[in-house]
Amino acid sequence: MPVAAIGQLCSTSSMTHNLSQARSLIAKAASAGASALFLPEASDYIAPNAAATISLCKPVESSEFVLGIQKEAQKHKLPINVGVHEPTSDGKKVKNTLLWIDAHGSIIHRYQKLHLFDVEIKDGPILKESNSVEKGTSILDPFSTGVGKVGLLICFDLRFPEPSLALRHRGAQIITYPSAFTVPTGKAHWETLLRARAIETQSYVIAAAQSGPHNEEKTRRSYGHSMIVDPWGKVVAELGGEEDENGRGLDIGEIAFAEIDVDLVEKVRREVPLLRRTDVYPDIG
Ligand SMILES: O=C(O)CNC(=O)[C@H](CS)NC(=O)CCC(=O)C(=O)O
Repeated sequence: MPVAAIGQLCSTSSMTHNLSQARSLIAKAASAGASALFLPEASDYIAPNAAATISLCKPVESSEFVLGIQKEAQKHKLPINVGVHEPTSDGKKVKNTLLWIDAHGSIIHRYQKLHLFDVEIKDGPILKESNSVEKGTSILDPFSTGVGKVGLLICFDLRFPEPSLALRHRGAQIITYPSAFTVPTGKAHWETLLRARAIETQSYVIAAAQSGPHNEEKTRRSYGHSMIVDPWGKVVAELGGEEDENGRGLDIGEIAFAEIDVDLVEKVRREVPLLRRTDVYPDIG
């Protein structure tokens, strides 16, 4: 059975640093025999504010980070799913993009995050992703990989069941949610949402996550807890999260694995058919 790997990291505003973290995760996944490695949202960098997010952004063709990942994918013959930023055509904002890089190191699929995280939580995070990010306008048809048919979504997209159901309807067996969840929302919702998406789409959910503080001032920190959930809703791979006694994110630089059993996907779908009553609720059909 093919094995999927998830890698946990803590991106800063240094692409060089982030590439070196990613390279070590790639080497670990390759030597463990994984058929694909899934890395978090915004693996290329996490900047302290919107202006820095925009100014750090490079087209993939000249991004030190993306070029470096492509080279490693080719070297290890390992397909890699990785979240990065790309400039918009007018250069005023960025796209929150998820790349599928194949075993030759070529970018063969790209998805642009649909839903942007604009929140103001009392005594919690205030984040306005739309200040720097342009929202996507479409989902990609699921595509075949060595681990199964993959449908791409990103982070905050997790809160919306509709695109995952659409991907399932179009044949996905695996749905990805590379993320940089905040700590309070992660504590409250992360595992529940991932398991819900897996159960209701009867698919594997693969969610690699950022972990720990992204800058020295600790103005941005992520929840961690990268996870793979099977189509029955069972957590089959998991890394730790939040911070250790030295204020470092947990399990940074670690990978976790799960076998991806597409027969289990078919079995769960056969045993518990989810026949939608779209005659009754066509607006969600
Ligand atoms: O800023 C970047 O460069 C990378 N992007 C992110 O970290 C994004 C937008 S701020 N984070 C989320 O969507 C968290 C969602 C979340 O935490 C929730 O839904 O509860």
